[in-house]
Amino acid sequence: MLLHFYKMNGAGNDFIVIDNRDLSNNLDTDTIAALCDRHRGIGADGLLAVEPAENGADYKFRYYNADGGEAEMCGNGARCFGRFTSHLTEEMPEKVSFETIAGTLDAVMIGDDVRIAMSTPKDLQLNLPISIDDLDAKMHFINTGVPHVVSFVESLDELDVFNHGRDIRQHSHFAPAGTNANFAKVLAPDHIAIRTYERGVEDETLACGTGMVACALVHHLLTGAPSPIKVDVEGGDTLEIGFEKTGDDSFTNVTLTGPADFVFEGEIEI
Ligand SMILES: N[C@H](CCC[C@H](N)C(=O)O)C(=O)O
Repeated sequence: MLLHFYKMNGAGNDFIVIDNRDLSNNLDTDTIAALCDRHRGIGADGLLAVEPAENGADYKFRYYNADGGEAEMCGNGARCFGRFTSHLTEEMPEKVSFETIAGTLDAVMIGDDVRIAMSTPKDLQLNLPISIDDLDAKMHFINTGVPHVVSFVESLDELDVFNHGRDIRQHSHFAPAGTNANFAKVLAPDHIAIRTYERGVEDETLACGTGMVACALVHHLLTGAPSPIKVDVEGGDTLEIGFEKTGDDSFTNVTLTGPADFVFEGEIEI
């Protein structure tokens, strides 16, 4: 069977996108993992499928990590989805809504960028009671649609993101779901840089949207930095996180704004 797909990326976090509104593509875990394989398949950090909405939004958005497992949400993937909807309708919609496991979200096109309204962050825990070998930094936890650990460090360049990230991702404290692991450095009061080890990719990615949001919100909680906060990612882009406070450690109107680009379109035998 021939599968028609689009290849997109959001700040270097790359995705296979399929229009599954007719629900004709029932891809299993192994098939998704094979499609995401960078040597034997198309190659991507994940796959996103557009499906019919079930609860009144414009579409349903399903996200699968490179290992084929379904995740609750994907920030960069949601921005690519927003851009992709231009292919689904004649004109580029100003705003599009889509259902995810993490909730119903909106995407708004802003010139070359796409802004998504994130789900309400939850399960915040500063200063976790755990540590990992050779990482001299406090760890904090927040769920920004998917689980994230955030550690602020003095230098990102020399950091062993793969090994520290894997140790955190696999730590028993987060079992059985696991977590993504982010390392951040403060560049200025309203500007941080981050690197992310992603659950389900099991490696560092060039950008992680929900991870950027997690790092920006923890940065606010630790320093009082006001919205918006700029975030530099490993792939070289700078994205913007907006938010409003509704209490000591609760947020609303959390947004992620940045690039979302088509790369190519193709067909592959599955
Ligand atoms: N790997 C993540 C999902 C994708 C998140 C990331 N690609 C983003 O842009 O938010 C997880 O399993 O929680």
